[in-house]
Amino acid sequence: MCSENIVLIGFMGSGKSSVGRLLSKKSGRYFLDADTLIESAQGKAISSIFEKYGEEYFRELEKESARWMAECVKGSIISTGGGMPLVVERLHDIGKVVYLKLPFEKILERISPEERAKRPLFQDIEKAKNLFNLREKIYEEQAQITVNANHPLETVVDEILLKCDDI
Ligand SMILES: Nc1ncnc2c1ncn2[C@@H]1O[C@H](COP(=O)(O)OP(=O)(O)O)[C@@H](O)[C@H]1O
Ligand SMILES: O=C(O)C1=C[C@@H](OP(=O)(O)O)[C@@H](O)[C@H](O)C1
Repeated sequence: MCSENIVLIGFMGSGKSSVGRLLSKKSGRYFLDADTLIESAQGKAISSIFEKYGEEYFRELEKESARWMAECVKGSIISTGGGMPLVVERLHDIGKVVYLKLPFEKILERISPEERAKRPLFQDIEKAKNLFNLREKIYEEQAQITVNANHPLETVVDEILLKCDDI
């Protein structure tokens, strides 16, 4: 089996965790969610980390998790937080970078109030839309493969499997 990781990037709600789980099942690789790694290491939910220590502190934890993954994780599916491509310059050091591209309007349809409550940077929709506009270019720059995430989960996963012919 190829040892390169698959690194899923994209805005909050684009489907990174859902796609990662199904891709893991279909490819027989393990799945790591960077947000969950941070939450378990800190013993706190992301929203509590933001509330208690602030965003800058969270970004440092993200950078640290990225360094660890680049050094220690092989052959896995990794889902990143939506802001990781901004603070980790070379995500390619971790693995093949796959961008889940979805228009903001579709993201809004997918994100329920409960999903929004878990995401400190999605409390205000106008601010989230501005973040989305600022970040799209960065996702494009970091991506080696872009997939249209505006399809059923199975289709998105099959497109990744097709485009990453080494998994
Ligand atoms: N392809 C899809 N079609 C429809 N709903 C989806 C799809 N992918 C994810 N979702 C739903 O969208 C929401 C956000 O997905 P999630 O995987 O948590 O996104 P992310 O990890 O990028 O923040 C969840 O409710 C999930 O069930
Ligand atoms: O876009 C962001 O800056 C963030 C996205 C979140 O992850 P998801 O993309 O999985 O929602 C999480 O890392 C944190 O709330 C910050």
